[in-house]
Amino acid sequence: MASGRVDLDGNPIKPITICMIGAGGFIGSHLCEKILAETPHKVLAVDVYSDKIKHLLEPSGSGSLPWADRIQFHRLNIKNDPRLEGLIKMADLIINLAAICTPADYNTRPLDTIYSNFIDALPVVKYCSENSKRLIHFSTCEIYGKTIGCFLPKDSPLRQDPAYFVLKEDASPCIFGPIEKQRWSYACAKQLIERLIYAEGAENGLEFTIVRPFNWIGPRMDFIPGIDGPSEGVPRVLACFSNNLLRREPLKLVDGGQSQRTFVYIKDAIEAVLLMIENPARANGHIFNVGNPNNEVTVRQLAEMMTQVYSKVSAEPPLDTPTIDVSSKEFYGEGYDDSDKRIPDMTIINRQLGWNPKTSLWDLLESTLTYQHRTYAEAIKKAISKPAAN
Ligand SMILES: NC(=O)c1ccc[n+]([C@@H]2O[C@H](COP(=O)([O-])OP(=O)(O)OC[C@H]3O[C@@H](n4cnc5c(N)ncnc54)[C@H](O)[C@@H]3O)[C@@H](O)[C@H]2O)c1
Ligand SMILES: O=C(O)[C@H]1O[C@H](OP(=O)(O)OP(=O)(O)OC[C@H]2O[C@@H](n3ccc(=O)[nH]c3=O)[C@H](O)[C@@H]2O)[C@H](O)[C@@H](O)[C@@H]1O
Repeated sequence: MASGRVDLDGNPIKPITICMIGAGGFIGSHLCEKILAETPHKVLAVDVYSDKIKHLLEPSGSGSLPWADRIQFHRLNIKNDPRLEGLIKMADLIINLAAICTPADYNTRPLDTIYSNFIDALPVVKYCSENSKRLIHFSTCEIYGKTIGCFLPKDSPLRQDPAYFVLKEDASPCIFGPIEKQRWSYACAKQLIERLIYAEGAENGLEFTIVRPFNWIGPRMDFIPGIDGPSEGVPRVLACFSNNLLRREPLKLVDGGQSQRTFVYIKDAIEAVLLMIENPARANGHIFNVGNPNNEVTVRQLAEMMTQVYSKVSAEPPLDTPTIDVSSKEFYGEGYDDSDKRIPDMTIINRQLGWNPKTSLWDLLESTLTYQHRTYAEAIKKAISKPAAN
């Protein structure tokens, strides 16, 4: 099927076995889909959950899936399972996605956040280094923290100068708030594991690539509270706003929705990861920003655009009051803080892999909200009508 695949330098690509840890999550599910549909590679999928990749593991009707012999699911918790080392030994490449990565957890479950993002990743790095296995590790754009520009006076013209806000892998500092702002527990743990991986590369020759995703969004991201996740749970912004739209509730703008983000479509971002997988000579030893600098909005603008797009895909008029303001303390609790602005510099990924994002924010929201409406609208209607029926 995939015969004739060549890398960016024209060399044939050999089929490999990939141990993907966290394969059952949002990014993992899209990456598994892509690898199985478009490449000859095998996937050893490791996770505690498999719901998001069920369609890749079990045929919906009779007959078998075309990639049935190229994916195996291993249900295990990497915290405490001796099978992990064996799986790493069986693979040519290890991709580590496993993490707690929802901001609502960083200040309310800081210990779990630090353990998940640092301590639990340690054995993965160690086994890769000891067994000379290549590692692609998922870090985060949160590693940059706040921009230098946000510390300048509000009216300073330097705030408009990209040198004060564009985030560069090899030049920007990591600027976190004080320890009592436990929001930064995640970024700090991710930073330390990046430094450890980098040091393993420098001192012990570990072949690694570090990925810093900038707000990848799309279908299957997180959960809709009360439908496929806890009713009190707080997922990331795409799922929070989708949930509000599906339930015809105003979208909640934390601290006025002034923070800025750049959103990239998951399918664009997955193309970048596949280039890393298949071009080790160009990807090893590098840290890559993966985002879409052209898709910048404030959270308020995101809310307005999602409201418009959802009205189009659901054919329901928007609410008279589509948004409400809420304080971060009320929404996330004590210890929350925020990144002000996140624009990725794309020089390194462009130079090494020739990758560029393609999808506009409007288009990616249209396909994602079409999916959300199709997947959840009926279930939400039922959930809402239940108490009245009882
Ligand atoms: N989605 C984004 O835009 C984004 C942005 C920045 C960084 N990241 C990073 O990318 C990675 C994947 O993110 P995602 O959005 O797919 O998150 P996700 O929560 O959907 O996926 C993570 C998966 O890891 C699994 N996992 C967690 N701990 C585990 C353990 N101890 N043992 C086995 N499995 C475990 C979870 O069950 C989950 O399926 C994370 O490391 C995250 O920090 C994602
Ligand atoms: O996706 C990323 O690149 C990284 O950033 C995210 O952090 P953040 O962007 O702050 O998380 P979101 O939950 O997506 O929130 C985005 C913004 O929307 C705001 N928000 C969120 C939810 C909501 O209902 N209303 C609202 O105004 C938040 O306060 C924040 O300013 C998460 O930390 C990680 O998944 C990841 O590492």
